[in-house]
Amino acid sequence: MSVLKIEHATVTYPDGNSTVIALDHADLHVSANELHAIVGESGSGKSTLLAVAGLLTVPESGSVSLVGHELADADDTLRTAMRREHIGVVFQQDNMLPALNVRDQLLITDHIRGQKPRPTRADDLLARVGLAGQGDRRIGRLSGGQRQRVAIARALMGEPDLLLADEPTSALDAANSRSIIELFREVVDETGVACAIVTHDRSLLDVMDTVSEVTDGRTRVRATAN
Ligand SMILES: Nc1ncnc2c1ncn2[C@@H]1O[C@H](COP(=O)(O)OP(=O)(O)OP(=O)(O)O)[C@@H](O)[C@H]1O
Repeated sequence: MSVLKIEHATVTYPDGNSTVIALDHADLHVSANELHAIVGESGSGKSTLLAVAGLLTVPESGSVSLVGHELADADDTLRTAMRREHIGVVFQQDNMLPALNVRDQLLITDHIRGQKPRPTRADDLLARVGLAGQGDRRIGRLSGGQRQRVAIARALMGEPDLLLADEPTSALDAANSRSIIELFREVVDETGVACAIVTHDRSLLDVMDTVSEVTDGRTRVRATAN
């Protein structure tokens, strides 16, 4: 069953006197245990598709369902609640808070959810992403690759059903990019999370289960990467 099912989603933006069609009846299905790449030229609609998946942008037409809940007509409150409960996000820039140490970057998500902080879970996740024993370090001392590992651990704090990532390797060299994508692969295989990653790096597609190509706001699925 699809964790995320976007069907026929259309999103337009006003552009002076005309309208830009960012998504044109786009589809995206992502199942549990699936690592799904979203690729396409600059301006093709990838980020808009991810914003629809993350319940940040509401399509003008089409449907969006997450873990079986149809959300096309959901209000802001329900979308925010669904996002907090079910979705983890890894951004292009890692969005870390410079004043906090590595562990606190994860614990802040507990605060945001109104939960008691879970330092043991945070440390376990840090160990899982290859940062065992580094919870007390200042975030600014970490390399770009290490910071993205923290961002992945942070996105997993809430045990999401859906993990979304927008160009998570764009600031990394080739070796670090591959090891980050391989970490996503391991996380998907171990936790069963459904994961969609926007990437422009086609050399990483061999790690993916499915590739959706976005062209002028339309999507086309390649069943497997190779
Ligand atoms: N807020 C906005 N206002 C107006 N037009 C927008 C807005 N956001 C996106 N667009 C337009 O919608 C289209 C799709 O943009 P989108 O950012 O989704 O593409 P993308 O594939 O993610 O591009 P890139 O790879 O360069 O990040 C583009 O033509 C873009 O200019």
